[in-house]
Amino acid sequence: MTSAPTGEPLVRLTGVNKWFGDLHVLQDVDLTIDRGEVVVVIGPSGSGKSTLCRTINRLESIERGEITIDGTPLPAEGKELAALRSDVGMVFQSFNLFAHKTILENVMLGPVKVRGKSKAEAEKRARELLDRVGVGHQADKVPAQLSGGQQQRVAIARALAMDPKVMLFDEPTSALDPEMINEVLEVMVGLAKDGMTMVVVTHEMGFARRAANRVVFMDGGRIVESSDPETFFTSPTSDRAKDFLSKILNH
Ligand SMILES: Nc1ncnc2c1ncn2[C@@H]1O[C@H](COP(=O)(O)OP(=O)(O)OP(=O)(O)O)[C@@H](O)[C@H]1O
Repeated sequence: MTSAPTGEPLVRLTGVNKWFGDLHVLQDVDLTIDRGEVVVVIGPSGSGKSTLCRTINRLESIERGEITIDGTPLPAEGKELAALRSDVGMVFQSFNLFAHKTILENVMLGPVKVRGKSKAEAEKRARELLDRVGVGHQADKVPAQLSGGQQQRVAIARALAMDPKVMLFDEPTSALDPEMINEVLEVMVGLAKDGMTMVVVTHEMGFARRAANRVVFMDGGRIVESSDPETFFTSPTSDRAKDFLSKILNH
């Protein structure tokens, strides 16, 4: 278990609805994430987990409902959105690093361009973060020279360099070879222990047990259960969650 959340709401989704054409992919989603809380989102394929994660920084728009971060509603577009978005760090399955820039440049870019930090300040912080995620010695390489696990750790450092209020992880280990999964999860567990507010979409149930304050189970675009990991894994209440767990835990 990680450090205790504060009980102060940081991210709040109220009555969120989203459609892709006729597909009602998020249905009346209400979710409050407290400062310092680690929420792991699990559920069957296509249940809307990624979409939920992506709506939190408006990578996906919503048709109905409201999302606030630190009490401020997420605007639909423009400079205000860019500012709010930089408070939300996002780590994707596919790393999304700039291929022709060095690791160090990848991590410095956002703080210099978006946060207006000096290059010296950004470099100092970038080096600290790269050391923290265990790739400081690779700073002058380009992404293709690193393993997938190392690239994902750089992606985490890059997001942290923006000093986000909350970090979103959308299946951060799904594209990795099995032997690299743990090195990324360890970095995430460390962040959780340090009190970072995190929303993590993952199929890694071990991470959920170790690091989550709360597990949110989605099915068919709805939040079906929301409880602490111990309760969720030992006594899920819905048939859908029981069915899901029996399938994945038998593998
Ligand atoms: N850009 C899009 N356009 C149309 N449909 C989409 C789009 N993105 C997702 N969908 C559909 O919305 C539904 C929910 O997708 P989402 O990726 O959020 O599910 P998920 O729970 O994260 O699934 P998985 O575990 O497979 O990643 C799926 O049926 C998916 O095919």
